[in-house]
Amino acid sequence: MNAREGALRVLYEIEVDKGYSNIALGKEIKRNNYNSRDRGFLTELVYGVLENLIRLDYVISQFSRIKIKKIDTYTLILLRISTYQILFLDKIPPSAAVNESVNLSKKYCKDSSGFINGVLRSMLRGKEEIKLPNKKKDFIGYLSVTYSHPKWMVEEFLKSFSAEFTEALLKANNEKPDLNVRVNTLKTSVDDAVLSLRNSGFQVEKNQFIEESLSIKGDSNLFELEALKSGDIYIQDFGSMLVGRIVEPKENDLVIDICSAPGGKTTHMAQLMNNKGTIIARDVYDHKLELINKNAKRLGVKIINTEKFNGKDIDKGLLSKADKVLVDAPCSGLGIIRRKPEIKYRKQQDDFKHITLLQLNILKNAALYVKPGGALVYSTCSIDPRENIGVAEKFLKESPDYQLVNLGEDYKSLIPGDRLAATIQLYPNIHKTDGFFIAKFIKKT
Ligand SMILES: C[S@@+](CC[C@H](N)C(=O)[O-])C[C@H]1O[C@@H](n2cnc3c(N)ncnc32)[C@H](O)[C@@H]1O
Repeated sequence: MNAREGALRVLYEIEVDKGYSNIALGKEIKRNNYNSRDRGFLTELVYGVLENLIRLDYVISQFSRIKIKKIDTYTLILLRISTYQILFLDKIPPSAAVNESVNLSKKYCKDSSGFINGVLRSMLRGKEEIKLPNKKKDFIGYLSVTYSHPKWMVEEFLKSFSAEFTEALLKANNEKPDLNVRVNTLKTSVDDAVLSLRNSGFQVEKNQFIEESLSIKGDSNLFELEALKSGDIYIQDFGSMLVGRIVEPKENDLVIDICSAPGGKTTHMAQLMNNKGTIIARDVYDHKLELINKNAKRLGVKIINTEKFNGKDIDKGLLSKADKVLVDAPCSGLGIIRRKPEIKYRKQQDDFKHITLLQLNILKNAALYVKPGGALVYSTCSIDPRENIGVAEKFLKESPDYQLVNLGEDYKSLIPGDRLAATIQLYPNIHKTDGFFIAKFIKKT
């Protein structure tokens, strides 16, 4: 299987079956034995096309006599793959970028070969004349096309952030994220994990704020890595680890994780508890609970009880019982666009009303399980203030028995950047992490 054909199949799955990029790509890499160069090129093509989709379609439409919406899926994806190479990959000879798509079209959409060839050849001839929307006259159109975010999303960001911040954010959303792993200290030490990763060909950097967090670089196949298979490490972003650290679970605590699958934060908390105490890990989907069990087994975590339970319901048996409760709420995911660029094209402007109501509902129910003096943590992987500070403020207003913890003050040794705020908001353009929001509340005694 060559990388371009692999990219076509992965992008087709994402487009038609609404698959997630990381899962579809992981499956393709596992199924076919790519060498390290092809694996790198396949990944580059898949993420490059997804990150730049609006811009690619904008350019294709300038050379196609057929409207984008009318082009069949395989044909359009082949055009996008070639256009990405022509516009963004200097090292690929333009003739290869065109010919490979024309060849693949003979297998996947044979009536389109002439059309693909024609569009791409005229693109090669007219490439220098391609113009983006004018930044001064049409700022929103310019941002939308240049950084491939839908217009409504750009408009929403501009309501919350300055023009300069918004542009930096959109740009950062298209950058390659660092690969971060958590060292599972239930199985190994940080130093041993660093050594083992270096021996496997990775460059490793320790994180100055959270000791179990490592940032790694390299072209070895991570999925084949022994340390990952054996549970010595777990792939997790710094922002996500910060949540577990701020919950601050202790040995023998009873912790309830209301929205816990696939268990990144649950298993981190178990590690912080030295595998002593109990974590009730809930979610609404059976198949997702299975992922938590699998992860816990691999990581050697023994204190997690998974339960299917809807956070919209109230469990009378647990009222005021828990030392710590975590609500890592379902959210728009606008903070993890770097990892899942398809999120940009799947969200709708009117999703936010429904999602913020759900978040508040789950948070208020979760608050009932905390014992006096116990802690409630609310987190999202979003940068939208409505889902974050908006929900936290509404919760506080309606919950006089809770007070907000000043995270900037109490956890400053863990937090990069500006530490003044009571709640934490991480941004990809500022902190070079996923966009995460964290608020912590204490139940008054
Ligand atoms: C952000 S993810 C959680 C990630 C997880 N905490 C981790 O660190 O691996 C949100 C989870 O909430 C779950 N969820 C969605 N609606 C829910 C509800 N009404 N009650 C409980 N869980 C829900 C989703 O299935 C999803 O697994």
